[in-house]
Amino acid sequence: MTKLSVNINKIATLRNARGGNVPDVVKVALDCESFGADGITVHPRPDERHIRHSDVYALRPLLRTEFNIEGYPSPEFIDLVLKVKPHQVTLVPDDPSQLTSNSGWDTKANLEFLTEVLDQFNSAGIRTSVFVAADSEMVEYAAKAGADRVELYTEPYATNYPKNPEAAIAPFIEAAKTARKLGIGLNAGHDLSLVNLNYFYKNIPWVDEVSIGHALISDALYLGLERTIQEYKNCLR
Ligand SMILES: CC(=O)[C@@H](O)[C@H](O)COP(=O)(O)O
Ligand SMILES: NCC(=O)COP(=O)(O)O
Repeated sequence: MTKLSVNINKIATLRNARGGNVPDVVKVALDCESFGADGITVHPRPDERHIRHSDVYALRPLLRTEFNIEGYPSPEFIDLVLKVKPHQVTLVPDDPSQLTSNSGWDTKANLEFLTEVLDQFNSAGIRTSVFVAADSEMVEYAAKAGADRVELYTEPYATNYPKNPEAAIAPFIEAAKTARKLGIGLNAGHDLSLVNLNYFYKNIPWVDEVSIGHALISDALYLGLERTIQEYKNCLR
């Protein structure tokens, strides 16, 4: 079964626009779980422009499904994750000023750094995932660094899918096969949507988890959150 982890960054963006607590990020996360989400993802960025450290602490004891925290492993991020102990941490190579994630790690060039960071999380019993492009060599070096899983950065797939689905998915199938051969888990995310998710799943049914935020929250404006989550779950069948 492929799990759907709902990324709630955009809920926090909306809340922060007015300074109060509307919408309530914790309530939305719990409702996502009630509506069928298998997990909740957050990506606390250094400027706290959406998810704040206080949100991460508030969510942890209340969530009933898998909690995934994504981010660049700065000392502050590492400290947060080790204190909160989510089910999974996903390392993303974003610099602080970045608008959104736009690449995976160069796991070969960063092998030593990633090995040291992953070791801390692995020792704390937190499942680890490393955000990588659909490139078998990057998957191999993520495994060498000690990652339990890789998360394939799917923005190029999402961009190319409307023009040529077969060509768009091809490098992802290769990278996914490499992960399977190495015996590590497989996640995927970024710009997955109701348009492109089912084709991704049908071609790579062994994907363990997809994390989806931007498109899912946008769809919820039209369909409502409950129906939207059900529609995304239907794409994973
Ligand atoms: C790693 C990844 O692809 C997502 O976390 C994505 O970057 C969402 O972050 P924003 O919501 O800040 O764009
Ligand atoms: N890891 C990807 C994620 O959490 C959500 O990315 P997006 O759906 O907001 O592009």
